[in-house]
Amino acid sequence: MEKIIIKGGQPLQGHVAVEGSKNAALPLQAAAILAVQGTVTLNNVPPVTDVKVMDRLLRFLNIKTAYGEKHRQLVLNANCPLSSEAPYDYVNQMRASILVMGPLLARTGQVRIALPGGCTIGARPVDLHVYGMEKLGAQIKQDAGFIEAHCDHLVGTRIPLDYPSVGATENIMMAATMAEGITTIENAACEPEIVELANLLNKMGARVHGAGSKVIRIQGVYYLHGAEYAIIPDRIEAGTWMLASAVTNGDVIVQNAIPEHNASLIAKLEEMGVTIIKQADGLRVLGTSVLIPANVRTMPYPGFATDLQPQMTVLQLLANGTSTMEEHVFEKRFLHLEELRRMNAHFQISGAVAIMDGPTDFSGAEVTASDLRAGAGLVLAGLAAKGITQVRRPQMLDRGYYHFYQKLRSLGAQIDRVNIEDKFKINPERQSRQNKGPEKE
Ligand SMILES: CC(=O)N[C@H]1[C@@H](OP(=O)(O)OP(=O)(O)OC[C@H]2O[C@@H](n3ccc(=O)[nH]c3=O)[C@H](O)[C@@H]2O)O[C@H](CO)[C@@H](O)[C@@H]1O
Ligand SMILES: C=C(OP(=O)(O)O)C(=O)O
Repeated sequence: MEKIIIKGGQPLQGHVAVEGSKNAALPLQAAAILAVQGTVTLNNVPPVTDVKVMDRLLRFLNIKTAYGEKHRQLVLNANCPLSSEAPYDYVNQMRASILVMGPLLARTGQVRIALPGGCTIGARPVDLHVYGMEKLGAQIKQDAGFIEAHCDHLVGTRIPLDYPSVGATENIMMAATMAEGITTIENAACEPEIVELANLLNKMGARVHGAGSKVIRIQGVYYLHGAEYAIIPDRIEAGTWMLASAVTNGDVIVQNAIPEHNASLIAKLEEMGVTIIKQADGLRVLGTSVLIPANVRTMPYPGFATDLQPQMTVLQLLANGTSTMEEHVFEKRFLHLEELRRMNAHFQISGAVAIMDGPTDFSGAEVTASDLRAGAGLVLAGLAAKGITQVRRPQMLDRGYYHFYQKLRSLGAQIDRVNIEDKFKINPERQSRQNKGPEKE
C-alpha cells in the first residue's frame, strides 16, 4: 500500500512551476478525433494519469498518438477509419471519457459508449450531453449501461442548457463543428478550458464564436484538419500551490499562474489576510499567522472553483473564527472533511453548507484520499499539522498533479511517498539465510 507521509509545521518557501491544464488537455485530446487530415500537436500536455487514460481510449478508437514527456508534447493522428465503440473497460476510470461522444458522432455518424459510472464527489449524470446530441438530430438509445447514438448528419440548432455544464458544453461544441448550419449554445459554461477548446477547434478549421461567454455560436464546416496548440497553465494546480503557501504561512512564487483564471481564489485569500503579489514570473503568495475567517460558495466559472474547495476548507479551518463553505457544483464533495475530523477539525455539515470552527490545531493522523482534490486537501492539512500525517491512496493525486510531493519537497516540505509493503517485505536473501540457520564456520 502506498502512502504520502508528511511531517508538518514547515512554512513553504521558493518557486514552484505549474504544468499545463489537465481539464483543458482532456477535451483537446478528444477534439483530435475530428481531424480527418493532418496531425494535432498539443504542447504543454501534463504527464498525469487522466491524460494517459484518455490517450489509451483514443488509441483503442484507432488514433495514433505519441507523447514526449520531456517536451510535454502529444501528437495525435486520426486520419484513418475510426472505431465508434468505447467499452466500459476504457471509460470507467474517468468521467471525462464521455467527451469522445460528440466528436465521434460528428466524425462517424455513430457512437456506442459505456456510461462513465459513479464518482465519490456525487452523482454525475450525462443528461445534458445526451440532450445536446438529440437537439443536433442524433437518435439516442440507452441500454445495458451504454449510450448509443447515430445520425445521418447533424443539423445546427438552438441548444439552451439548464445548467452551464463544462463537459456538455464541450461535447456539443465538438459535435456541432461539422453540423449543417448554425448551432447556438445558450447558458454555456464559461471556463477558460472552454476557450481553449474553441481556440484549438478554430485552428483546425472550425468556426466557433463567443467561447468564454454565456452564448457560443458554431457555424458548421465540411471538415477539420490538424493544428498545433499550446495548453494554458493549470489554474487548479496553481490554486493548490497558492493555498499550500497560505496554510503553512509560507512565501511561495507560483510560476506561470494566470491571475485572471484564479480571480475568485485571490479575492478570498486577500479577504483572509494573505498577501498576493503579481510578478512577471507568476504569483507570490505570502501567508499570515492571523487568518481572518471567510465564507465561500463554489460556483461555475468565474465563481470559486469546486476543484479548489477541499484545499480551501483547510485554510478556513485555520482561520480565527467561524467560516462557511457552500458547495453548489457537486452534491457530495465534503468527504475530506470527515477525514480532517481525525486531524482535530471541528465542523458541522448541513446540506450543501459546511460550518467550520477555527482556529484548528491540526494534529497528524492517518487519513484516506477519496478523490483527487480531497487528496490535495489532506496533504495541505498534513503540511499545517503538528506531527506526522499519512495519506492513503496517493494514486488519486497522480490523476491531476505531476510530481506532487516532489514539488512540495522542493519548497521545503518534509514529505515522502512510500510503499509500505516494500518497507516490510521480507528480503528473500535474508529469509533463506534464516531458514538455513547460522552459517557454519
Ligand atoms: C475533466 C473536467 O474538465 N472536469 C471538470 C468539469 O467536470 P464536468 O464537466 O463533469 O462538470 P459539469 O460542469 O458537467 O458538472 C457540474 C454539475 O452539473 C451536473 N451535470 C452535468 C452534466 C449533465 O449532463 N448533467 C448534470 O446534471 C453535474 O452532476 C454537476 O453537479 O467541470 C467541473 C466543474 O467545474 C470540475 O469540477 C471538473 O474538474
Ligand atoms: C473532478 C475533477 O475531475 P473529473 O471531472 O475528471 O472527475 C477534478 O479535476 O477535480
